[in-house]
Amino acid sequence: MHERLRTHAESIAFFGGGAREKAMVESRFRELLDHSLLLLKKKWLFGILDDFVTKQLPHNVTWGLSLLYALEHKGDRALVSTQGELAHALRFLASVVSQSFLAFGDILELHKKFLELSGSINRIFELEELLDAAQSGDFNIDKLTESQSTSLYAKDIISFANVDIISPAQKLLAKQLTCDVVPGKSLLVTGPNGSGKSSVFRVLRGLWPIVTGRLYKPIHYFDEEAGSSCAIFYVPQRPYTCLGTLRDQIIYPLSREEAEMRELKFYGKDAINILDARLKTILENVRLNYLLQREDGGWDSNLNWEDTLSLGEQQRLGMARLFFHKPKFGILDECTKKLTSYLIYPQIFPTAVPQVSTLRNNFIEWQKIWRPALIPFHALELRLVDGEGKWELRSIKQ
Ligand SMILES: Nc1ncnc2c1ncn2[C@@H]1O[C@H](COP(=O)(O)OP(=O)(O)OP(=O)(O)O)[C@@H](O)[C@H]1O
Repeated sequence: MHERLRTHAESIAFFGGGAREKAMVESRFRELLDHSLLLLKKKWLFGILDDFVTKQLPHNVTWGLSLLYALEHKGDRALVSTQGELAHALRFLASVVSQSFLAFGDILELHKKFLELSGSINRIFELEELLDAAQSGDFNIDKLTESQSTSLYAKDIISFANVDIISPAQKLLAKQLTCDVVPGKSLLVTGPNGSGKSSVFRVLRGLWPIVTGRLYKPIHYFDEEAGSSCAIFYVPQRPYTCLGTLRDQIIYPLSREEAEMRELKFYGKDAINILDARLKTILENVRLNYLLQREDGGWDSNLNWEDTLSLGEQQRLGMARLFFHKPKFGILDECTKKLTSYLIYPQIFPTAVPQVSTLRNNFIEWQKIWRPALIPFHALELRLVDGEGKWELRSIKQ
């Protein structure tokens, strides 16, 4: 699970799925811990039995046999005592030699165990050191963000004011970027590969610190009418499917309980029954409703979705997530690239597009391939010219 997490770290960070992933990892870890405890208990019982059978029992049997022998030959004392003493002496010698070897073997075994244990302890110390370093690193970034630049709260706008977009390798991708995204005026970000489109997105999400300038964005949002409490929802370039059921894929990063609580808050006590019905409508909107019939178990089918679904299907799931969370601002990082339809918006999201205006949602779309079909859905184009800091902003005439 940690490896999977590392591979998808950026997508998870964009979705804000950290807490959900942590809960999933911890629940799996608890299962592993319970299993290990059971295994240890069984091993312990087996060890006692094993020790008794292999170490104690042979001695007891030998003693028993010697006793029987002595009892049977008690008449002929002189003969028996010589034979008996000889047998006793031989058995004693054999026992001393074998015990000495066994003890020596035990020392070697202990030494091996000690080496294994010290290796594990070393690794735990290394992990602790790394965690400490990572925490102090985070702290530095926080301080940098606080002192040198600011991400400020704004109610109805995403606004970059003279923000330098700089990569961790200190490459300036956009110099003093200044642009506003307001409700009803969607922004299309274009530019060649590597020009920094996703990086604008990383700065907006807070994954990269703002070194200069100011960024205004809504943080808290609650719209009872629209049934939404999500200010900005990011759909990253690389599709991400979490471990869990089909339902979990759409409500991610919420858990089922959290999604039901959310429905309860917005739609009253019948909400729990209508959660699946609402999810079904969303699945129909993104043309994935066949998954419900195809997979045994429907909403509760638990598959490895990353391997089962095509990339295009995974991107559609990303869009389904967006529709479920109904954010005030939707940020789509080329997440419709793999979709087959040319006129993707009207064909795939027939009900969603009108919602864009009624819910006052805004889609900021990052596109490297110029798609004329997307123009009608955007009011502004931000073009990152060369990935060297130059950018242009122009309005798109409908
Ligand atoms: N974590 C990182 N560390 C250092 N440099 C990075 C990092 N992530 C991206 N970059 C660099 O920043 C530049 C901009 O990357 P970005 O992902 O924003 O490009 P893009 O315009 O979205 O590209 P594409 O159209 O191919 O998706 C690239 O040169 C990339 O190599």
